Amino acid sequence: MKISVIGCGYLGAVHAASMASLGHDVVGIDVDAAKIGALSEGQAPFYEPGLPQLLTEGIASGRLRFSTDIADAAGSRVHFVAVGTPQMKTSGGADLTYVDAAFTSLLPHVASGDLLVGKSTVPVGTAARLSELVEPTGALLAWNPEFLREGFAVQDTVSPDRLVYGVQAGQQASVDLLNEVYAAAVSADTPVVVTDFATAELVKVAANAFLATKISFINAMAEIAEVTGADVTQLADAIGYDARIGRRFLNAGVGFGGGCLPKDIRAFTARAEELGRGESVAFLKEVDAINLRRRQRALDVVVEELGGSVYRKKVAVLGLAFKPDSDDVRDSPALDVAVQLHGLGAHVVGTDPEAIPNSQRLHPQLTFGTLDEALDGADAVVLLTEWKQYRALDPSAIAAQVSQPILVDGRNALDPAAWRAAGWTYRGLGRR
Ligand SMILES: NC(=O)c1ccc[n+]([C@@H]2O[C@H](COP(=O)([O-])OP(=O)(O)OC[C@H]3O[C@@H](n4cnc5c(N)ncnc54)[C@H](O)[C@@H]3O)[C@@H](O)[C@H]2O)c1
Ligand SMILES: O=c1ccn([C@@H]2O[C@H](COP(=O)(O)OP(=O)(O)O[C@H]3O[C@H](CO)[C@@H](O)[C@H](O)[C@H]3O)[C@@H](O)[C@H]2O)c(=O)[nH]1
Repeated sequence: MKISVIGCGYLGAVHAASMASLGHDVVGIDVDAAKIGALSEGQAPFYEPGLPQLLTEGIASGRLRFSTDIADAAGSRVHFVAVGTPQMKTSGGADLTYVDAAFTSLLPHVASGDLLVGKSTVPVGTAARLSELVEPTGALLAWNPEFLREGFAVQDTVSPDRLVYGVQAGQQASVDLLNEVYAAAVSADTPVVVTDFATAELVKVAANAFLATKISFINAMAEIAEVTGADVTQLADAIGYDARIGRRFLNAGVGFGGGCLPKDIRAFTARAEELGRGESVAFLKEVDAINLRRRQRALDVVVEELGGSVYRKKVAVLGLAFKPDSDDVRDSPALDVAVQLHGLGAHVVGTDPEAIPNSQRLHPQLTFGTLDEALDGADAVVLLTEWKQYRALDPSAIAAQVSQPILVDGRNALDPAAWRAAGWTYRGLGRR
């Protein structure tokens, strides 16, 4: 099938390349000429495992191309809209400028019977509003929220754990087209939820709100563990054995960041308030507040271990991305803590396998370097993104490299006993 994907960022580029790998004929369109230039040459404009290979294969097969010209969407049967919906500074609500612009620019190029599919995460009510713009063209509209995780984006797209189709009542043609698009991605067991626009939009923000709540729940337990001497990791293991609770997303530490969870809970709160139902999700403000307190807590532990001041102390920050296997630093707890340490006068040397260029662009005032450059002579080492190479560090081997063997494990990802046995002062967050 001929498909266009409007917006080729973390979501859209992966979606376009994955659709081509499923056998479709795809054009990816973006207003960012540099991004389109890189993608056209088979280069991923961001780090995502598996994406470069899909791009190379797709372009070589002739099934994948990229363009800055929205007119190139003409002739596609299905048009995915995957542009950004960032947080508005003032209200915390989602900025729909890009979604509106994408639909406005696309509509003159669609034909009657085409299917327009919203992929972006939007406030409930957006699809219903847009459907009024789409209707005169004779095209169909569906909302098909995306649940991919960065770092696993390709796998999550070509093999989704569920699909959600928000369609207008009675529009079986939309369902049929989406089934055709995803035919090679699903198995007989893949759940497909066919529903209305509002439910589809809400499913997406509810899923992220639940995940954020789970993380803040365990981080709240970490706060209590800190004042009682309990161990939040053991606590998480013990409650996680209950299949009704489950162990996943119960890792306490510096909390959640990225381009989705933080902005989505704020946008959900703002939208619920607009709908006169602010109280229904008022707890999400607490989820947000707990999350942000953990960044401060990590900072406080470093300051405490360095005798009350980090001024002129060298601090090695291991990890800058919001999570491992990503170069994304949007609302990254790691980068935030690094910036705050710098603000307190520490000589911060940040390192990350992939996220240094993005970090440098946002915070040129910080110093970045290799792992060795960060560790050499450090007064404290702070782990903030649990890349596997940092989890595999040998505490004995690097003890001689640092000035003081102080380790603050902001992700509770290392083995305290092993580090202590090698002579380190180990501090986790809510962990003994
Ligand atoms: N990143 C994820 O893991 C993920 C997962 C699920 C859902 N989402 C949602 O998907 C949407 C996109 O997120 P992202 O992380 O890919 O953002 P992003 O900022 O990486 O990408 C957005 C892209 O849209 C482009 N764009 C903006 N206006 C345009 C227009 N009028 N026409 C064509 N292109 C345009 C931008 O240049 C940019 O490349 C958001 O709503 C996000 O919440 C993201
Ligand atoms: O136990 C945990 C699990 C995660 N995190 C943090 O939570 C954040 C988000 O992690 P994750 O959800 O894996 O990353 P994303 O790629 O942002 O994916 C989320 O956001 C996407 C965009 O909406 C959705 O599609 C995904 O389903 C949803 O998991 C990261 O900072 C993690 O470090 C924790 O602190 N503790």
